[in-house]
Amino acid sequence: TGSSRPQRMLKAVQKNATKGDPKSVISAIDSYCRHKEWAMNVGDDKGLILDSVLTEVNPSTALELGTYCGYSSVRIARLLSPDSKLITIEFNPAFAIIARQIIAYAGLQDKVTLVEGASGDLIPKMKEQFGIKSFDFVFLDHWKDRYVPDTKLLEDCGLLKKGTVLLADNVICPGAPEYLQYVRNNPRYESRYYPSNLEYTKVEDGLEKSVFLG
Ligand SMILES: Cc1cc(-c2n[nH]c(CCNC(=O)c3cc(-c4ccc(F)cc4)cc(O)c3O)n2)ccn1
Ligand SMILES: [Mg+2]
Repeated sequence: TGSSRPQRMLKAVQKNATKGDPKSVISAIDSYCRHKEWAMNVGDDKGLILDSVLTEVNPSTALELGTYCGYSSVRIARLLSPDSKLITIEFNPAFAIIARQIIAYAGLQDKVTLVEGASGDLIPKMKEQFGIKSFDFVFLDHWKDRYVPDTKLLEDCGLLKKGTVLLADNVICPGAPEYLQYVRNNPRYESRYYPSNLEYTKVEDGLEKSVFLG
C-alpha cells in the first residue's frame, strides 16, 4: 500500500518548509497542490480573503469545521493574537493525524485544539468540554450539507453572539445552495459574497461572510 495524498503533502512540508515558520508551511502546501497534486485546502486565492476577514475580526475564540490537513488551521492560527485560540473539528482520523503534524511543524500547536469527530456530535459539547462561552469567528469548510444544520446547532447551543462572523468556503463549488438561501434570507444575518475560484483551479468558487445580528 502506497502513501496517501495527505501523507505526501506532509512530506512536502517537511522537505520545503522551515520548522516554526507558518508562512513557509502555507507556501509549501500551495506550491505542492498547484504543481504536483490538487488537494482540498482553501488555497492561496481564497486564503487571502480568509486572512483579510480574520484581520478585521481579530477573534479571541475561533472555530473551524473541517480541518483536512490543517492548511487553514495554520492560516487562521498564525493571525490570532497571543491569548486567542482556534478549535478545529476533523471527522476523518487519517486527516487528523496529518493535520496535527502540519500544525505542529508550523509551531502553532499551542494555539490550536484539534478535536476528532462529527461536527453535529461535538458542537453541543463545546461549552462543557472546552469552556467556550461563544465563538467570535466560525470557518465552515466541512461537509457542505452540514453547513445549515450546524449553523442552526451553533445558534441553538448559544455559541453565537451579536457580531459573530461566519465565513463559509465552497458556497459555489462543490456548492452549498441551501446555506446561501438560509443566511441570505434570514433577518438574523447580514451576508456578503466574496467571489474567487476553487483552490488551485480556474473554476468559480467563493466565500460567504455572514455576521450574526443576535
Ligand atoms: C461532518 C463533519 C465533517 C468534517 C469534515 N472534515 N473534513 C471535511 C472535508 C470537507 N471539505 C470538502 O469536502 C471540500 C471538497 C472540495 C472539492 C472536492 C472535489 C471537487 F471536485 C471539487 C471541490 C473542495 C473544498 O474546498 C472542500 O472543503 N469535512 C468535519 C466534522 N464533521
Ligand atoms: Mg473547502
